[in-house]
Amino acid sequence: MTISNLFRHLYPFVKPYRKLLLATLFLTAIGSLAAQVNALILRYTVDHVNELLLANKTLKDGIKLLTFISIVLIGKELIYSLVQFGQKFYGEKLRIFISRDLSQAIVEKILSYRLAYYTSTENESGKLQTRIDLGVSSLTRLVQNFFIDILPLFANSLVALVFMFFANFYVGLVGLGIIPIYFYISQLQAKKLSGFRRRMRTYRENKNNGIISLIESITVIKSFVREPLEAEKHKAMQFDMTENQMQTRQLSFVFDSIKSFVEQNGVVFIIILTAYFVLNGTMSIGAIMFHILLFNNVSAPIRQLHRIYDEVNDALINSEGFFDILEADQEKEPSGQFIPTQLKGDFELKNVDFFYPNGTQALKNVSMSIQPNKITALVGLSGAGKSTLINLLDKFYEPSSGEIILDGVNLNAYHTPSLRHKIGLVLQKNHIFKGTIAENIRYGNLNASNEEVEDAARKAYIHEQIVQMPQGYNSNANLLSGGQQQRIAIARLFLKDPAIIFLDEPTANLDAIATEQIKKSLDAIKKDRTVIIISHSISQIIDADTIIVMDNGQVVEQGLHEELYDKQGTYFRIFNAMANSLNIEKIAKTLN
Ligand SMILES: Nc1ncnc2c1ncn2[C@@H]1O[C@H](COP(=O)(O)OP(=O)(O)OP(=O)(O)O)[C@@H](O)[C@H]1O
Repeated sequence: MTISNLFRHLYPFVKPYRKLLLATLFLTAIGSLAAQVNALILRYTVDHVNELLLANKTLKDGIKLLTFISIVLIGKELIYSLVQFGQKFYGEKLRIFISRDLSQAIVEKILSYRLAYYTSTENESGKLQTRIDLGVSSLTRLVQNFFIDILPLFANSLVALVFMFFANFYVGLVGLGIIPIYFYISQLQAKKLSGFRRRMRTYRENKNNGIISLIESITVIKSFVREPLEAEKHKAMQFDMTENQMQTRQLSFVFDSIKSFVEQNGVVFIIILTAYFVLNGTMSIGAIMFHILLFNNVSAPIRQLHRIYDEVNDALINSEGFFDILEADQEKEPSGQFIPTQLKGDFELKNVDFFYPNGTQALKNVSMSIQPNKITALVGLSGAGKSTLINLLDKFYEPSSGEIILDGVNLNAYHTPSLRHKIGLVLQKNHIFKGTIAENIRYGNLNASNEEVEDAARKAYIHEQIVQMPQGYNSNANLLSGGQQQRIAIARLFLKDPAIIFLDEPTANLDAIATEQIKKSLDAIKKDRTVIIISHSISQIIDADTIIVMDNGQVVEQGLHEELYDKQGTYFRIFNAMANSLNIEKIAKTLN
């Protein structure tokens, strides 16, 4: 990313605050003029005191001069303080507003991206979070520094340079001459450092991601006593990071010394040049102080140049990752225009192939029909492609080739949010949001009354357990057990009341009694709806109107339980294995 590119990307965020910007620029102009007053007054003072001394005047004669100088300096300081306050306040206001807008914009943007965006290894949660945090902080720092530091300093520098040229052409040339040398060195420094900084960003992303994954996997780590291994992995990364940091600092110190040397040479030049002009009578003695102060005004921002380069460079590098996320319009969830008034759930898949973004082919030439208002069970061994199929039917992913037709209309033509409003999805492990139980159930229908929430909980057989908790429906939902959380997800489904239901092993986490209860409530909700259920539970499979058997991404059998069993193919093998694992003989004996 180049600087002009950065400003182009940032402009839409600054645009709403144009007035604030103009006010800051106006104050900057006044501030930079006021900043030169000290140099002018110093020359005036030295020259006039010198005159008084030469004329053998007493202190009494100098009182008028001193009063005048004091009034001017105090007056200038007063104006300067007000200007600085205004500049800092407006600059800060701009920073806070832009930071808020950037953060809000990126959240709204990532919410609009398709699922594949989140499942890509490039965008693991820790990495995304670091890129967003670093992007927002360095961009807002840039905006703030630009208006509080960079702009006023450079305006001062420019005005001081003009004053230097007015004072003497050669003195002006020295002031001007230092600028390109400094720019060149700072640019070289920035260029050399950019590789280190980029690597630093990757280290930070990996570190954040590593810590998040450590916390998520803590139970497994502890149960296998892998703490030393994990600590060692972290240490290796930490050492690489330190090495990179040390090299960055070393390089910075070398460049800082070079720049300091150049600047001091400039001061020496100014002193020698002005002393020469004073001695040959072209300038008054006050000019020495005057020129040194002006040169100081020119070189002060240049002294900060490497810092400013660093900030800009940080912003350039970090904003790359940030704007990549913000402007990944190709990742936007695809949506058509068709808004269905009612859905039946008549799915027709024609030669569907599907590859995940990492290249894994999960579905191979799948063709099938799913009958509306019927229950279809998807059966197959682990990795057969069952969940992938549901992902495609819910439009989380698009087929790589082939077509999916729903109620006679290509799924791609559907308006995605409207379609999802009519589809309910219960997964094996459902997400519970931070918040109360009531809030989590109400996620299914934000307008549901308390009675409706309770009714849904009753249907999901969780109401009794909720009311027994000390804070009832206001209890923290994260405290619920896995099986209870599953029933919260089913209660959400009751509130949503969708026409089509996808159930991906909905009872996998439940105990036998809960499974039995949920089965009853699922039976109730299944009525007159299209239901697709993935299950490893015999009872749920044989209850289905149609069974579709998948193997290695392909549909291998389809039909009724008895038909499929008689075929003695894949279904027969899976069913027998399931039945054997139940140890039916012993169960039958016990029940007898
Ligand atoms: N996000 C993903 N990225 C890449 N490959 C994936 C992704 N999700 C699943 N796969 C792969 O796609 C194939 C099908 O997986 P899928 O989850 O659809 O199987 P499944 O039949 O639902 O299995 P299970 O019964 O174990 O849930 C597997 O080989 C799996 O490794």
